[in-house]
Amino acid sequence: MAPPRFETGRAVLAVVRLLPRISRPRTALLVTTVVLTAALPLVTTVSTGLLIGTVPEAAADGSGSAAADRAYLLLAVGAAALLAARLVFNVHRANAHILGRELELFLQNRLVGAVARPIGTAHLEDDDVLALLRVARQLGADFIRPERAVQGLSAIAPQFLEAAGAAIVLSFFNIWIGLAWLVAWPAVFLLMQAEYNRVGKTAYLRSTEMRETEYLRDLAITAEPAKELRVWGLMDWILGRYDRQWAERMDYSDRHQRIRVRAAVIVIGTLLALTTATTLTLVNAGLAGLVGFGALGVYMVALTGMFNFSAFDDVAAFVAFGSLPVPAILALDAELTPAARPATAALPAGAPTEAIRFEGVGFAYPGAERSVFEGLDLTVEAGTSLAVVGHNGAGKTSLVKLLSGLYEPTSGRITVDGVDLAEADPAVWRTSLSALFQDFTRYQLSVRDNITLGAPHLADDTDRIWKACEPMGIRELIESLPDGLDTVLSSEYDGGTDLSGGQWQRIALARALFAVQGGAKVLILDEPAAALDVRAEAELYEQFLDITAGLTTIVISHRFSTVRRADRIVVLDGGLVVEDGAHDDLMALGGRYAEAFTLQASRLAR
Ligand SMILES: Nc1ncnc2c1ncn2[C@@H]1O[C@H](COP(=O)(O)OP(=O)(O)OP(=O)(O)O)[C@@H](O)[C@H]1O
Repeated sequence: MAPPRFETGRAVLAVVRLLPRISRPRTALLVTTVVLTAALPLVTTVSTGLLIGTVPEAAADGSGSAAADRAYLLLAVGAAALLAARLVFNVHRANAHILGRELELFLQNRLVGAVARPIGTAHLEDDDVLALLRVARQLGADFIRPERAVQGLSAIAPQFLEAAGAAIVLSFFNIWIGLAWLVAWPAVFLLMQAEYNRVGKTAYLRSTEMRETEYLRDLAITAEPAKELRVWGLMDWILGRYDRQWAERMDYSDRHQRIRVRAAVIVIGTLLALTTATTLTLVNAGLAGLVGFGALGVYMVALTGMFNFSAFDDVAAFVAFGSLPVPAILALDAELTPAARPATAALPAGAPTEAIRFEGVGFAYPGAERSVFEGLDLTVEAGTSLAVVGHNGAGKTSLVKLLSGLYEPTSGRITVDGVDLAEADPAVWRTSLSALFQDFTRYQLSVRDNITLGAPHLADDTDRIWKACEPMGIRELIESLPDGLDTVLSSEYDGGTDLSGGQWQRIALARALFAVQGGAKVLILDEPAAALDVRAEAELYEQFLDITAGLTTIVISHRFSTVRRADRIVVLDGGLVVEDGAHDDLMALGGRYAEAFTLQASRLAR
């Protein structure tokens, strides 16, 4: 994707335009303090200049003279403006700080809200979305802080106004010199912002590679991979590769992550030329008697004040860096809209009470050339247990992803009690579902959270938590933990602990059961207990079938001792159901199921 034109300007403008949306009063206060912060030093500058011009006359006329009174008045005005500037500056800085922090919170919420908005997860595989996410994800990292962009802008804006004021003062001396300064500063600022933008982007575009390097370091100092690294003697390999990658990245940074000489020459050259021209013209005019002593003082102070503005320091750099992710976040917010279809059909209460039907369902993953399903027909009777089997890649997980609404069929439809899921409210359907996938999440949260995330509205109901734990055989385990249900499941926390693979699975299964207590009517288990031994898995599934009697359950498993207990079993192959029936029927059929079952059973027997 080519970068949009005037990318830097757009990013900074996006920050500025967001401010009134965050808080109108704070933005109004910021604008006021910007003007005051700029104007008050100017008042001091002008009164000081005039004071210098008045002093010889006041000294000659003596105290009590009109010139002396004027000198005292100018002194008082200058001092008052100086004091006021100090006070205003503090208010200005504190306000900018709060506004910046609120902007960052606003952007974080927008980002998370935008990514969570689409019904499924297909957008997380979309190249354009991923490109924006790569930029947006930098939000808050290191120097990519919009908060600092606001602080930078609030520091730069009064300086710029001050410089503009000084340029206007100089234009009374020479209109062209005044105009030249008025144009030069914004031009220099924009040029430098474009440079900082490029440097910042170079840094974050390389951040993926930097993450790789850091990942290598983390491998060496993290507990999880410690076993393999030691057993295979990989420490030296890791360190060697880390050193090499680090040197490459630093070499790249040295070459690309700095201001280009051309830009520096243009900026320094312009400012040097302009300063020299202004000074020489002023000196010549002074020597020729064209400008009075006092006016000369004012112009010289104005010229000095011009350099209170700087377009090339850390503050200016942070404006560019901090603004970088803002357009990407706003673009994600605009692009990631929920599927633009309102729910046109309502699922009956307690659905499914009749059946879930896949009717001629076709499906391909976004961007994938091959379809997973082409015309899949399958009926799951409500209140029964179904097991789905098939070789690796047959489409078992894809089937449950479609049923969970994580993806939508590319053709055909899925109905629940006759209602097309594409027409129903996805949020309502999701409350009827409890699904546990093979790559379930191990939340580094308390045991209580890990279980109640299945139905967060029941999080305080400890009795129900135990009810979900007991069939999974984990009550004793949890009670033996340092803080019981409140123990954090991560050894990275004080008093926290990690669990074995099988224990984690039991916790995840308890979460699925807890969702059933929260009202889920369909329970989907995708290889729910692969980390358990065969007997434990079969026993667990048996328990599940008892507890979930009357609900619709769909289980995917490669273990036939588990599968055989389901009311009905379907064998998937090539995106189609190739065998369908109860265990005894399929064994009698003598097809693939019977063959695979017999093979597994004979192995187990051996
Ligand atoms: N996110 C994805 N993007 C593209 N293709 C995918 C994606 N997920 C799965 N596939 C492909 O879809 C096909 C079906 O995968 P699926 O995960 O449904 O198989 P499965 O039967 O559950 O396999 P397993 O028994 O190994 O878990 C496979 O060819 C797989 O490579």
